[in-house]
Amino acid sequence: MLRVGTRPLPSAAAAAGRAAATARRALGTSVPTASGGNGKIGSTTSEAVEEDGDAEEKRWRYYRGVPDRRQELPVYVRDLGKPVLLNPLLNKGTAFLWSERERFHLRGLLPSRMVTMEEQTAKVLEEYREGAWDKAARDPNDEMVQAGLTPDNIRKWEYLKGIQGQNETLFYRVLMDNFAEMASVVYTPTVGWACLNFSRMFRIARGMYFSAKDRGHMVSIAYNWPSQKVDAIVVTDGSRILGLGDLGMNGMGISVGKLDLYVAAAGFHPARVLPCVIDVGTNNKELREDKSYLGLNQERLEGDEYLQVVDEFVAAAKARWPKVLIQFEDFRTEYASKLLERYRYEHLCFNDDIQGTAATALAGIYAGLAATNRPFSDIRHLRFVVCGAGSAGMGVVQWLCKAMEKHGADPDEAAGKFWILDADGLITESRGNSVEKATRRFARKATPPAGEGGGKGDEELADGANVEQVVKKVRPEVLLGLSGAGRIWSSATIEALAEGTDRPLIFPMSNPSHKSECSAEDAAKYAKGRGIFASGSPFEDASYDGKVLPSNQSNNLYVFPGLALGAKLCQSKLVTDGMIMAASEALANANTPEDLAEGRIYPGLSDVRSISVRVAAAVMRQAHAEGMATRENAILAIERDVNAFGDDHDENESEASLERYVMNMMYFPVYTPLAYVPRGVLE
Ligand SMILES: NC(=O)C1=CN([C@@H]2O[C@H](COP(=O)(O)OP(=O)(O)OC[C@H]3O[C@@H](n4cnc5c(N)ncnc54)[C@H](O)[C@@H]3O)[C@@H](O)[C@H]2O)C=CC1
Ligand SMILES: CC(=O)C(=O)O
Ligand SMILES: [Mg+2]
Repeated sequence: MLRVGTRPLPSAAAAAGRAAATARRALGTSVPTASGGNGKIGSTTSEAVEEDGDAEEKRWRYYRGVPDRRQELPVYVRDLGKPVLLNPLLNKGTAFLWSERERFHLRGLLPSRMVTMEEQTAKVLEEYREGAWDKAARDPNDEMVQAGLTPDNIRKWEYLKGIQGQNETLFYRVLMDNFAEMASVVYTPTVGWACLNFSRMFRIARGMYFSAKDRGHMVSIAYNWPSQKVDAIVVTDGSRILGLGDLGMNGMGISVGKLDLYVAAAGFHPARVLPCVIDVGTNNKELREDKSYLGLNQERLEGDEYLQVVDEFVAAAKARWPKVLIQFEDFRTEYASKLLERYRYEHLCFNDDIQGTAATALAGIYAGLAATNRPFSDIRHLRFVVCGAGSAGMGVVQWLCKAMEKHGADPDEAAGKFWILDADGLITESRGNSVEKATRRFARKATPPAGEGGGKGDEELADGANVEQVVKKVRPEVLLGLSGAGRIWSSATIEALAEGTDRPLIFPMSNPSHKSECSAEDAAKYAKGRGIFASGSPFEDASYDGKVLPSNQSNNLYVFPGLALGAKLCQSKLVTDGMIMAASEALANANTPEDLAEGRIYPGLSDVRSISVRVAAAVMRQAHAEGMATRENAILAIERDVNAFGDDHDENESEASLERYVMNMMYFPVYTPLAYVPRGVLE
């Protein structure tokens, strides 16, 4: 509630008029800086202000441009936390002083950098006059524009986000009902754009911002979040956002985007999901030098110091919401697996890029086999060339191996089916310990370099051979891209692939669109219409010889919403490999024979919730089978389902089915009646 101060309103109004006049006079003139010297208004750095309470006090006056103490009457505020930010008359956004953030329980609700009103004004004017943040979208030479991102996508993104800021029920209803159309706007590729420009277009704070400056305070900061019930958190440290690299605090955009899908695609309640970013600095120098960047202006913390910050974040989240599920998103490879191993046996969590992507890729390969009338067990006979040995690439490779082993391959036989390339080309044993331990298992035998492509004999490829050389030599059935390197598959590479096999599986999975290893059109053209194509970001269907060739989307969006929902509904203790395998298989089985015959290996997104329902139900059954499920109602539903239907879960519309239970538990965006409850009642 807003209370105007003790003075009678007329004199306050007069004071405001004087203040404005003073501010106008002061603009552009030299005034003493906080440190006592002379400088322009707003020249005081945020850091100095945070360190020095006296400087803060002075600057408070300068940036209002009001040297007269009479103008400093406070506005009396009865609210704390989020309601303060949501009140347009009170909100100062990122200009809230550090001490105000403390007093009003705002820590964690805003990015860590504090800016002056003059800086805010300058940003507003820049956007107003030049539309700086979408200027590149009008630049025909921009990579993202060339890959299909248009000012129209951005307009749509802004429009939808505007609705989300005002009316979440409406936003999620529209998104849910039009998911196939809008996924590319709230999610990849447009969300990549939104992350690149996150600070520049920052308006209304969503989610929580934990920074290295919050060390020692994270638990109390977690209590600044207004909701006592949070079912799921998506957290990033912004270190590898899609294929766009280190975007620091701007990575918050991906946590928001992923959780939009939790609600629209899996029926999580919007009030019970929490996007988070852990800001430990950024190694992106360009970003640090960008005056609009709102994250910590320092290099990333590393090693133990970094791990301690993440530990503290996880501990804080668990302290406030003990049963919360945490999805780790877009952590760079160096720490992604390390963090997963650190937490996965203690907390309900998963890493989307490693586990969600792996489950999605395996489902696509299984469905690709089904599309060519082969059983899933044939996976053990396929050969894979994989570009990208990061957390996503290696997560997929290890998962495919696991599936091969499940179908009878021994571990060495399975590992022998992979040729993995990183930025330096084919990985062979000659790399020694310079590659990660998990990757070494897949290193090919080392041969001395000899001419194009390497030496002789069975292992004819030299270390560093390029993808074209490897494909020509290996003749794989599957080409996977998780490199984030853009169009690295040449026409010759795709032609060679298609010469070696009837229906090559072509999976350029890197995001966003301009980072895809090839386009749908090129895949269709150079594989002469015989390939099955699945990319990380959406492409229009292609055509060859008058025939439509479906562009599938192989993106973890098919798995993470349902996996999280299943784990959460049965309140699983952990997310196990078995549960992720169940998600893969449920997704692979979600295609109709007609779709498969046309080369559609992932189900259409128009009814995305039905996909999440299947995935969630499969995850719950598996969680129960492993003794992981703990929520009694869910366990009863699982047992009722198993007793009624055994292993036959297909097309199960019965009231007794687990799918029906899952569906009934989902949030559905409709307007519900509101009841006024006076303070003190029901508290
Ligand atoms: N479709 C999906 O659902 C998902 C896609 N991804 C995408 O996967 C990509 C990689 O993610 P991370 O593994 O986390 O990144 P990362 O940066 O850790 O790994 C990239 C890997 O690609 C290698 N690489 C770079 N240039 C290459 C080239 N020209 N040829 C072969 N390899 C090359 C690097 O050496 C490194 O091993 C990103 O673009 C990301 O958007 C990630 C998760 C899910
Ligand atoms: C899709 C996704 O999670 C990624 O590209 O990182
Ligand atoms: Mg990701």
